[in-house]
Amino acid sequence: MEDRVQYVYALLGLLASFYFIYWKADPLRHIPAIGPSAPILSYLGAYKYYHNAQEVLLEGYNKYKVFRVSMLDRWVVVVSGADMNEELRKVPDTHVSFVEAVDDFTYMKYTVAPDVIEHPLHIPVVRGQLTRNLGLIFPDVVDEMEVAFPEVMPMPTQDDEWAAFPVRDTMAAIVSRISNRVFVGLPLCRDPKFLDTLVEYALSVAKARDILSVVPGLLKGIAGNLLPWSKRAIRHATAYVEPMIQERLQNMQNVGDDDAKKPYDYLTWLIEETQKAKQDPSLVIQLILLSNFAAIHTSSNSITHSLFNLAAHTEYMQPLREEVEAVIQEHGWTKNAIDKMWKLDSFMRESQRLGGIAGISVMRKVVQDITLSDGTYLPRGTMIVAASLGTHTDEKYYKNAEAFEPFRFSEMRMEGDAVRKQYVNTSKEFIPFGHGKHACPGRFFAVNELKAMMAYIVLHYDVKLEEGVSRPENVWVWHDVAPADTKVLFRKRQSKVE
Ligand code: HEM
Repeated sequence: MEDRVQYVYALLGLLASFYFIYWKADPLRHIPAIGPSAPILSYLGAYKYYHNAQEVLLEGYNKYKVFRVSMLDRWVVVVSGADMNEELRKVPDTHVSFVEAVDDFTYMKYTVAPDVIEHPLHIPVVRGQLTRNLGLIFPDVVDEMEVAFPEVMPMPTQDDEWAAFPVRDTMAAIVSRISNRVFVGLPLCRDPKFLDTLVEYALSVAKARDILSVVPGLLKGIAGNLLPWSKRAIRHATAYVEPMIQERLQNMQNVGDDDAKKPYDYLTWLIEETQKAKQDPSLVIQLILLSNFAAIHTSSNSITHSLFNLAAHTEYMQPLREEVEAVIQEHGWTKNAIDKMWKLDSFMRESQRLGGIAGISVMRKVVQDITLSDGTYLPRGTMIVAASLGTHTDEKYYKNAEAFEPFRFSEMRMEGDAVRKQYVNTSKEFIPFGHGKHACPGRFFAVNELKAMMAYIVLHYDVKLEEGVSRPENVWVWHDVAPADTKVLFRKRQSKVE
């Protein structure tokens, strides 16, 4: 009996030693952790980060220049403040990788599509042709918007009657229509089954990612291959998009080098990009899905923040209407007109500053050891991000930082800072679209589309929150931020600008 007790003590001693050695060997031990840092106990930190990332990130931001937070399968190192954001931006791609960071966070091969990590050919198309041709595609954006709004948000027959719409999903439906008018064109952009496939797909990525994050490393590949959703989405999308690709290829062959006769749209640009990269044209289907994944929820969540702010502060409706109406009267529904809406631009940039899509940004994975300017050593494999929430609510960079001041940026622009304070512009103090070489290339398209949508809303509807409801709190899951699925009341616009 005594022997047995001694064996148990010896075993416990051994386990404690292993535990201690494992802990001491943690290559990130020198970086302060928010929450417990010991092995196993760090899951308590992960639990808190899952439910309360906002508090965890702000605690770290206020205490440290560099800190770490725990997720289920990794530590994430976070840097605080504009100068550190700038430092992170400058680390070259030889030492940090954006694509590997996204892959590590989302397990793209299994959750999004199998070949896009190796061949992210939508990026040059979004950065190049799409952005260069925003003026050219704008009439399509406007046309789709004018059809989609009345269809997705039918108004009561009685003109002064209000109707309640769940803004987040309603905006997702409209953004989906408009974006796909550009991505795949008519009539597919209005096909409810195709649009359903896209919505299901976007939701499934988050679900699949959460499942894989709790599967141990070596089994991730097996579990990933068993997940049905991305395969199903590719199968469904293939049925719609494959015939279009074939038709385009045939058409391209028929017209040969005569550029004037070639269709000039997103699908054609993607096909050309896959041809240049000597990839099979079927890759285009994955790239269409990925483009949707990058565009829809980021954009619809962003406009929802703006709409909540407008419904909670209806006093700003009048100045916005005055601006939009005057600009449209002078320039019509053109990209040029959208660029001239400074107040609206500022309103939406301010909504993005306080809302956004995540409490972190500029995510990178270290692929070659680096040492930050404060001496923090980050070995290969470390995940590093910038603290966007902390930066965006820091009094050092924004006076009255917690307050929603919709025209703070347009006022700065009037005082001479005309370019840097546009919605679309990133800086070390404004990182909702990331910053630097990998800053969102789709932001020019997104801002154009979202401003057009807000301008349309301002001109056509009155909005308000339901009785007794205040501006809904954002919903946090890990560091991801989404607006709540609260309803907002809309009615046909009653008053004209005096
Ligand atoms: C308001 C809407 C949007 C927001 C807030 C947003 C945000 C972001 C962020 C934070 C990043 C990562 C940047 C970094 O870590 O440095 C990113 C990357 C990216 N976004 Fe967006 N995005 C939006 C809309 C779009 C749209 C509409 C498209 C496509 C048309 C798009 C395509 C991309 C792509 C392709 C990347 C990867 C860039 C790269 O690998 O270099 N995004 N976006």
